[in-house]
Amino acid sequence: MTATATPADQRGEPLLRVQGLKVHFPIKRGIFVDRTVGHVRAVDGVDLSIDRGTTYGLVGESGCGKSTLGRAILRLVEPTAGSVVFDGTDVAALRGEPLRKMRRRMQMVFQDPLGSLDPRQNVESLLSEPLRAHGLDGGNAGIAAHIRTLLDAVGLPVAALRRYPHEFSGGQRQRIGIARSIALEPDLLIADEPVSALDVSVQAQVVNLLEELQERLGLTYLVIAHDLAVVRHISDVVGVMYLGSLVEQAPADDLYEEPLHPYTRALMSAVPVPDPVVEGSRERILLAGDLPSPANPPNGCRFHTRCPWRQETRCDDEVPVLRELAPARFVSCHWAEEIRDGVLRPKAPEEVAAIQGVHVAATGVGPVETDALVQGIDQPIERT
Ligand SMILES: Nc1ncnc2c1ncn2[C@@H]1O[C@H](COP(=O)(O)OP(=O)(O)OP(=O)(O)O)[C@@H](O)[C@H]1O
Repeated sequence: MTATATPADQRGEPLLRVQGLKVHFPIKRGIFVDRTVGHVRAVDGVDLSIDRGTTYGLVGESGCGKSTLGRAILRLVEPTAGSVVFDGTDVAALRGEPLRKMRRRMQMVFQDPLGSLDPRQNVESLLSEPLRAHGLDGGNAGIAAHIRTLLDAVGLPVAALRRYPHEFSGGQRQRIGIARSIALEPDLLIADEPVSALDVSVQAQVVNLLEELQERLGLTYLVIAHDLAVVRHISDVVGVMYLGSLVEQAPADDLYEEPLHPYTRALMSAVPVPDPVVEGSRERILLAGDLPSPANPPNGCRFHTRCPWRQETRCDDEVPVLRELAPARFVSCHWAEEIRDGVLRPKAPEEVAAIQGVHVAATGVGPVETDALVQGIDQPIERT
C-alpha cells in the first residue's frame, strides 16, 4: 500500500477543502402530519482545509457539531449547504457510482469498534467484506494476501483471522476497526473519538499506530476528540468548534501555548500546567451558563452569552468572521487583539451570570465539562 500522487496533489491543493458547510436537522412535531417547527443547526457555516499527509484535530464541547461535521464530509448525512471538495471534486454534488468510488477514498474510524463491527463475522470476513464489495482484483488468493498485509500493518497476528470481535480486547478491536478502514487504501481517515473508549496505556498504542500508518501510507487525518492531550500530540492543526462553527484554528503548539479566542482560553485555562513552580499557575477562566441550544443559538457572536470579555452591543449584534490574526492563526472574535494585548479585562463569571440571569455553578465549560475535555493532558503519550 503506497500513497499515490494525484493532479490536485501536483497543484499543491489541500486534499480536503470544506467551505460554508451547514447541516441543519429539521425538528418535527405532530401526531398525524409531521410539521417542521425549527432546525437544529448542528453545523452552521464551517470552512476548513486539510493538507495531504497532515492531521487536523477538532475539539469542542459535546453537542457542538464535531461528529456531524465528520459525517457530512463523508456524505453519511446530507449537507444543507456548502461544499466539500475532496482531491479537486465536490463530494456534495456526487451521486450513484461516482459517490461510491469517492467514498472508498474516505473512511471512518469509530469510537466504539464493538458497536461498528458485526459480532457474527470473524476477522477474515470483516476485512474481506469491503474488498469484495469494491471488487478488489486477484480473486480469493488476492484477497487473502491483502488481508494478511492488513493484519501485519495493524500489528495483529494471522491467528486473529478466525476469531470474532468479542474475543479481543478494546485496543485489539480498534486495530481491527483501523485495518478495515484502511483496507481500500483510502487517502483520508476521519477518526471520531478513536481512543476515548480505551485505557490510557492502550490509547497511546493506538495513537502511535495511527501515526505509523500515516507515515507509511501517506494518510491524511481528521481526528475528532475530547482529550486535548491526544489532539495536541497527534495534530498539525487544531480547530475549536462552538455551537456549529469554528471559533479558532491554529497550528497545534501555537493554540495550546497562546489561545486567542475567549472560548479556547477557557478550555486551556483548565489544563493543568505540568510544572507550576517553573511555569507559574494559569488563571482558571470560568464560564457562566450552559451551552445554548443549537436549535436557538444566540444572535451576534454565539459565545457572547458566556463570554467574560463580551462588549455591548457589538458582540450581541454582529457575527464575527473567522479572520487571520497572525500567519496561520485564525480566530472569530471582534476583540481578539485587545484581549491578546491585555487592553480588555475579563468580567468575573458572577458578573456575566448576573447579566445573563444564569448561575455560574451551571457552567458548561467550567469545572465539570472542561475537566472532562482536558483529562490526561498532563500525561505525555509515550511511544511503544
Ligand atoms: N440525526 C440528527 N437529528 C437531529 N439532531 C441531531 C442529529 N444528529 C445530531 N444532532 C444534534 O446536532 C447537534 C450536534 O451533534 P454532534 O453529535 O455532531 O455533536 P458532537 O460535538 O459530535 O457531540 P459529542 O462529542 O457528544 O459526540 C446536537 O445538538 C445533536 O443533538
